Formats: sequence, structure tokens, C-alpha cells
Amino acid sequence: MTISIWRLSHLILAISSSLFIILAALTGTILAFEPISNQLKPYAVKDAQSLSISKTLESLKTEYDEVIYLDIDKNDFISASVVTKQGESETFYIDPFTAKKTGDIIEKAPIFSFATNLHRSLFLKSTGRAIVGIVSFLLFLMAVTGIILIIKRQGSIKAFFAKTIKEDFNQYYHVILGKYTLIPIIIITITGVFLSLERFSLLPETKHKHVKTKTTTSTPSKITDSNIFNSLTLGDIKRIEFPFSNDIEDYFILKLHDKEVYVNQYNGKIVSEKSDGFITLATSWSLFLHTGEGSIIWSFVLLLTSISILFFVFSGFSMTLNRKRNAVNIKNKFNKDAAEYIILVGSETGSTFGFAKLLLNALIAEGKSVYISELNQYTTYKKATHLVVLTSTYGEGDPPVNAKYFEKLVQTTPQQNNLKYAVVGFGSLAYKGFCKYAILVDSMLQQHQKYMPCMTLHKINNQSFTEFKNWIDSWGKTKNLTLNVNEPPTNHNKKKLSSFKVVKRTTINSDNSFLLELQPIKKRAFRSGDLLSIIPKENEVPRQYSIGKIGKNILLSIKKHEFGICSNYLNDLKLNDMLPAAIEQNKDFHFPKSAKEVIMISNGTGIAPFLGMISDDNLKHSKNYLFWGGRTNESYKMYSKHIDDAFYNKRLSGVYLSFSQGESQKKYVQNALMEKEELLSRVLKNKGTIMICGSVAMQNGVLKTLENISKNKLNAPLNMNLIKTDCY
Ligand SMILES: Cc1cc2nc3c(=O)[nH]c(=O)nc-3n(C[C@H](O)[C@H](O)[C@H](O)COP(=O)(O)O)c2cc1C
Repeated sequence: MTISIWRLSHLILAISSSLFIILAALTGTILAFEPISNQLKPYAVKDAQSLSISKTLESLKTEYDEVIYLDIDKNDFISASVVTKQGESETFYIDPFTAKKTGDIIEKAPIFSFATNLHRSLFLKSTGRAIVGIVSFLLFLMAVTGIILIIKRQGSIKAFFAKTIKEDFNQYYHVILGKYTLIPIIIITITGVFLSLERFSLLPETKHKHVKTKTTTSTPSKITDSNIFNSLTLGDIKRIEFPFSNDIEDYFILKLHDKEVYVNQYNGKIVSEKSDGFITLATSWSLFLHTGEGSIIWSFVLLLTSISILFFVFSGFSMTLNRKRNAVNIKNKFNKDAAEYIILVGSETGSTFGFAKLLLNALIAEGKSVYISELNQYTTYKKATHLVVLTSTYGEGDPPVNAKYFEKLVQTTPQQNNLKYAVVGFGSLAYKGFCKYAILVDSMLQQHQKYMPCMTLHKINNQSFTEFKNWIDSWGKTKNLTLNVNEPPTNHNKKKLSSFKVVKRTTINSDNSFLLELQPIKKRAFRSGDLLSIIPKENEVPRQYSIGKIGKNILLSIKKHEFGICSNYLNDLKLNDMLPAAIEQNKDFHFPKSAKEVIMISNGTGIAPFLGMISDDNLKHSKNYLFWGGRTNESYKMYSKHIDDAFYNKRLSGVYLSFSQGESQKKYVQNALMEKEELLSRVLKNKGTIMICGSVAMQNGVLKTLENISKNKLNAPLNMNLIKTDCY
């Protein structure tokens, strides 16, 4: 399985540093609370920043016998080290207006001391510090590769912050959090590396010396009258060190934000000054940006970023494990020049290989010689007569990673035989270019002299096994083959089953369909649009049905197929029988909370979730319309009471039925939509929601009709963000 260079680098970096990253992120999370808790203490004095230093010096002089230094920390807490009138040496926070003590210096809580040591050096002194510096750099590289991966996923730099399609919880939040925390991560890691280099004196600091300043003639009567003490405010300084003795050579040392100044203690004149070099300034900024000291908002950003890093480690590894689980180990029995059937796969995350393997096994079971490979491995095939391409689409309709060279290879590799081909696209309707790469492959092969289509392109949404099985059946028929494929066991096989009691059921109607109402034995949270996974006794493969929620019960609409194991199993159920099944959330098909207008489109038994939605008393915020297509008016009778009730209670504003075997003329849902194109274009224009449930064939027809309406009426492509589908 090919993996993109960026993803591989991202993964290798993660594997090599994850343990340290977890430690750094955990301790970082703890440490982010330190500046927050410090800032919340009451030692910052209002307006102190604009108070001139001379005022504070005077107050200090009156209040204490001697002052050693005055400090202003990042939280704007002012502390003084003094000798009191009682002769005690003390350091405490002061009010700079009165110089009176306001509190004792905050002692670092043991948890913060512990976390700081672990965070800085893993308790391994210099070795630990070096490791932390290196890990910081690795995390920086990971953030950079992460940004590249997001740009590739989103399609362009411009689309970096555009909507991300939710495919899977871990993948989605890895990307979403990544978008917003990669910049803080880059800041944290660069400053971390900088502080490590600084600590090991590896930075080329230019040494600035004290430069003597020229003295002026006037001498102030009091030291605090001097220009420098009057003109500077507490906001300008970080620390004042007081002269050690009365010696004229002992100065006030003022540490400002960008320089150090020596001031004569008798005349208040600047004796010399030294500018901070770039490295000193950068170190001070790095400390602030890395620790958040002095800013609650930035500390909060650091806190969220540290938590996100922990999530990245967790979600990143679970995605990798998932991919590993999905990875299909395929061994070829036949070589490329001996096989009659060639299967080529285009896949980014491995799921298409799973489908390809099903096809491979089914063909081998029929005694066929088959060779399977990736699209990037396209080559000559001496004995082949059939080519099947199964490919997914990535980015904005781009090829998956293992298909990047296919286009070129097809053009440059001569093929001896004429081959019949079929292309199956795996994609998602949530993206603009649904199966766009498969469409491209199909048209490439169409133009190729050696390839002849044996079936039109087939597109599969959301890895639907049912859709794939339908395709395999039809493709097999073109070769007079009966191909047997079984759905591979998925996670829902292992889901915990609950018991449901049959409380109502209808008899089978002229369409072989019936309604089943089930009562959960234990309280279960679910909504219309969720799925009920049923594992019929005779077979371990689960079958999913869309749920309509009626009160606290589940309503299913089922079509009985002659040889359908599950539908026959359900049809055999009688009142009060118990059914083991599992509810699965299907958030993407829940009724929208905020849409002003909602159009529900279904055919056949696809109406079930909508029957639940329109029975909900809370359905007052939107105007709702239902389109339904069935065979005859007789087919509709089973649902009519639910729909009449909703209409009567104003939960439905319009119902449009189409009958494919109607008395007067054949009519499909698509025809009804065209008749109501004004309504549809209005809902599309006003960003309402359109929900589709039923057969894939109906879904494809409906989407085509909606595309036409959008193009003709709104002059715009169909906005897929407004469409929710649940088709099978
Ligand atoms: C980042 C990303 C981009 C995608 N882009 C498209 C797209 O443009 N068109 C489409 O039909 N499907 C798109 N998909 C859906 C995948 O093609 C689909 O999930 C497919 O079944 C994945 O197969 P694979 O695991 O073999 O790569 C995208 C999925 C992801 C995660």
C-alpha cells in the first residue's frame, strides 16, 4: 500500500517522538495553569504601570531603612527586597503608590515545580534538556508536515480554513483542531528549540558593552528629581537594583525592556547604558510565548494547544491502526502476463482494496486467472482480456496516492491485446467532484484504442457494500458469471445488541412491503434517521434499516425480497416477539435543527425515517415538504395515516406523490421535482435542506434533476452542503 511522502514523514516523526510529546503535552497542560492562577492573584495594582519611578522610590525611602531591589514581573506584580525599620530583611509584594506590603511572594506549587522539571529536562539534567530540544524540533517538523497534509486535503492553501467533510471522528477532529492549533504549535516549538539552544549557549549572541554617556551640568537637589527617575514609569522597567554602598562608584542599575542603565546615586545622571542584544530580546519573547506568563489569554491558548497535541497523538495513532486494519494483504496466484482478468486499484487509505479483494476472490472461486495491482503499477498484460479499475478520489477530484502516474503510464505503455474494461468509482457525495477521478480514468480508457467498455462507469457512495454488490452482479452477468461476495464483518457485527419487542405490524401490501413498530426493552437514545442493525439468525452479516422514531418506538419500513434472509426473518416476526438488534447513530441524516425549509425525498421503503421526522411534535421551526415515489396508490395506503396526521398538524406543508404504475401515466419522483422546480430552487437559494432516502438509482436521478434545477434557475452548481442522503 503506497503512502504519501508527507503522510509517511508525519507518521515517522510521530512514532519517533510520541512518548516525549505526550510527556511534554501533559506537563505543558499542567503548566499552562500556573500563569493563569498567578494572574488571578490580587497583587497587580491598578494604574501602577503609569506611575513614575520617582514616586515609588520616595515611598520606599520613607517606608524602609534600606532597599536592595525592586522587581516588576510579567504579571505586573511589584516586589521589593528591603530592610525594614525593625531591621528585618524581607522580600514581598508592595503597592507602588505607598510602598506598603500587599502580600508574600507566591511560592511555586510543588505540582508546578515537578511539571516544570519534567517538561524542561525530564529530570535528566543536560541530557534531558537536549532531548526536549530535539523533540521540540521534531514536533515543529510534524506541524509543518501537518500543514502540508491539510493543504493537500483541502485542495489548496486558499481552502485551508474552508469546510472539512466529516468522514470519521478521528480524521475530522485531527484536521479541524490542526487548522486552528498548528500556528500556536509552531510558535511553541520554535520558542522551545530557541530556549534550548540559548540554554546550551549555542546562539551567536553579540556582546553589547556599557557605553559611557556625557554628563550634563545641572544637578538635581534630590535624586528622585532627576530626569531619568521622573520620566520613566514602572511600565518601562523590569528591575531596579539599588546602590550597594554610598560609594560614588555604586550605581542604581535599571533594567528596562530593551537596555540596562547605570545611574549615579548622587546626581541621578545616566553614567552608562547597554542595549540588549537580539538574542536577549528574543529569549525574553520566547519565554513569554512558551510559558504564557503574564497573559491569561495566551496561557489559555497554550492550554488548549497542549490538550490538542494529546488528542493528535491519540487520533493519529488510532487512524494509523485503522489503516493497518484496513490494509489488505493481497497475494497474486498468477503473474501479470498469465492472468486473464486484471484488477487495478486506486486507493489512498486502503478501503478500496477491501472491495478489490472481494472481486478477486469471487473470480478465483469461478476458476478465473486474476492479477491484482495498484494503478501506479500499470504495465503490459500479455494474456489479459478484461481490465477492472476500482478507484477512489481525493482532494478536489485528484487521484489517490497510488494512482498519480496512471494517466502517464496508460499513454506510454503499449498494450498488445484488446481488453474489455469497467471502472468503479469509490467516493463520497459530500465532495464537489463525486468520483471525479474515476470519471477521468473512464474517459482515458474510452479514448484508448485497445480498451472497449463492457459496462458504464459505476459510482459508489460512502463505500456502500450493497452498491458494490449490485455492480458485481451486473458485471458478472456480462461475463455469464455468478459471483458470490459476502459483506466482510465490520465493527457493527461486534456491537452490543439490545432487545426490541414487536408492538405493531402491518400485513404485507401489494408491493411486498410492511411496517414494523418496535419497542426498546431498555431505554435507548436515538433519532429518526439513525440505523437499526439487524443480524438475522441464519446469517452473521448485519442488515441496516433507517429508523423512524414514533414516540419512544422504532418504525421500520421493510420490503420482503423472495430470497432476502433478513427481510424474511423480519416478516416472520409476530406481535410481542423479541428482536435482538443494535442502534447506530447516523448524525448526518438527522433532521436539521436550524433550516427554515426542509424537503424530504424518498421512494419505496425509504420513507421510514421521514415518517418519524414528521411525527415529531417539535417540528414547528421549519416548513416541510415530502416527495414520495412508489408503484401504485395502493402502495401508499400503508403510510397515509402518518402523513395525513402530519399534514393536519401542520408539520407538513406539501405532499407530492408519484406512481410509476399510475392509472393515467407513469411518474417518478424526479418528474414531481421538476413540476415543483420553483419550490426546489427557492429552498436551494435560501439554503434550506434537502434529504434523500431510498434506492441509489432514485438518488442518482434526483441529484441529476436537482443539478439541472440549480443550473437553470440559480445559475449555480448544486450546493451539496444542503443535501443529506441515506440511500442503499
Ligand atoms: C481528504 C479526502 C478527500 C476526498 N475527496 C473526494 C472527492 O473529491 N470526491 C469523491 O467522490 N470522494 C472524495 N473522498 C472520499 C473518498 O474517495 C472515499 O471515502 C473512498 O471510499 C476512500 O477510498 P480509499 O480508502 O480506498 O482511499 C475524499 C476523502 C477524503 C478523506
